[in-house]
Amino acid sequence: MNSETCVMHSSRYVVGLMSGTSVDGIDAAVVRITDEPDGGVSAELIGFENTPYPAAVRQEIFTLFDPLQATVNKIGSMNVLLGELYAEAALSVITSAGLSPVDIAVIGSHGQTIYHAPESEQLHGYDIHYTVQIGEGSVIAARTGIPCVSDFRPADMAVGGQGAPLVPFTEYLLYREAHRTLLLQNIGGIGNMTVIPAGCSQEQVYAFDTGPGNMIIDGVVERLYPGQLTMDIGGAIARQGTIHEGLLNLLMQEPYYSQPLPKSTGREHFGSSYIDWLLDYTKDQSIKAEDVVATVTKLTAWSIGDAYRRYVRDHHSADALLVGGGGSYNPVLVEFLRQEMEPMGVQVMTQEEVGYSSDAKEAVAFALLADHTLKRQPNNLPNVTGANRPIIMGKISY
Ligand SMILES: Nc1ncnc2c1ncn2[C@@H]1O[C@H](COP(=O)(O)OP(=O)(O)OP(=O)(O)O)[C@@H](O)[C@H]1O
Ligand SMILES: CC(=O)N[C@H]1[C@@H]2OC[C@@H](O2)[C@@H](O)[C@@H]1O[C@H](C)C(=O)O
Repeated sequence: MNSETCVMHSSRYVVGLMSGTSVDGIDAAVVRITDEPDGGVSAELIGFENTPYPAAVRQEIFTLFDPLQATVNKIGSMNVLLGELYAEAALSVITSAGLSPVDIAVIGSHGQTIYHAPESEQLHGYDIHYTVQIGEGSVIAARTGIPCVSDFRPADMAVGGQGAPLVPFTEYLLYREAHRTLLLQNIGGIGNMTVIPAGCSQEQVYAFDTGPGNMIIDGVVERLYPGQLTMDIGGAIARQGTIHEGLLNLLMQEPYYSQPLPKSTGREHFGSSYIDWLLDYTKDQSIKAEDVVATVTKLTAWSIGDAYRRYVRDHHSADALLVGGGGSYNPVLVEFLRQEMEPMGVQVMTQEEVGYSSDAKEAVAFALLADHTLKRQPNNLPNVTGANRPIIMGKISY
């Protein structure tokens, strides 16, 4: 192989598509992935677009979170519709990056989670764990002409894992440092933390869902300001409120926070029934809307500090916590997080403050995961998901 072919083979463009638990839309990233001499890879963000779901589609996705409404025909048709929307998002970001589909080696698509059941259920004598992400990979491949890797999580579950979180594998590749222990905190719908000890090996990384990210904040805001708001933009409501200690103490009793690792959670836990229960209580106690929003914002920051104290601090004293995900755009939440972490000696910074894009991070992760799938390299972290072995995740549609 001459040196020119060598260079060509060491670098490729990959598209990553992510739709998170907030159901806000489709994040699409074009990434140049380069093999590094030390056997690792680097990733450069070439293009990024966020396409909000059309309001009616978003509403229909929410109906699929309720098992009684999620009939098989609705799931089947939404699976194909989302495949179409993901293909359009991929083609759009490729064009805006100045590339064409033939330049792209593979698309990695997370899909839309509609159900996540990592705990074991017994069915006809078998141990069943399952998770459902929709957005048909075959449709994405057919519309774009690019191979698509989709449906990553079931492979990890098939070997005993929780099928989540998957992003930590890529955080190890991209963020590890020789001398600093880093916490990477994503605040999406759900909050999740990755611990990357200074100079660690892949086996020493661990991660887990800390609990709700923006899910409770969004949930109460949507109900308290119907038709007006779906999120507390810039933390404007929380800023006007006062923390209600009684409510905060009650919410802190939620058993998920003290559940042992590995653990992951979702809308099944902190979704609409949880919001119903919470708002019934605040109504009974006549707690003002802005105080409810301030209190659940504080709870979210507390749950992250609590997770650090409970599962991390005794093993690894962290130097910094890098916050990503939509929650990093809520300055009140970030300020509460600083109040939690900085007295413990952990500096809090956003992904933007360290030169990365918060918005693109998970889409970049699915580009890297798909790249590993095509290379037939394992891409789960058993330590993180609880799987009993490394496995190659993802289903390939050519
Ligand atoms: N300007 C803003 N002000 C306040 N909150 C914001 C702002 N922008 C985004 N958010 C919050 O971030 C959420 C979206 O976050 P993100 O896109 O990271 O979630 P996700 O990827 O869907 O979730 P997950 O990572 O759990 O799958 C919104 O629902 C909102 O709560
Ligand atoms: C089942 C599912 O979609 N889980 C999400 C969710 O959103 C955040 C957290 O809960 C994490 O476990 C996961 O997503 C990210 C992308 C992950 O797997 O790392």
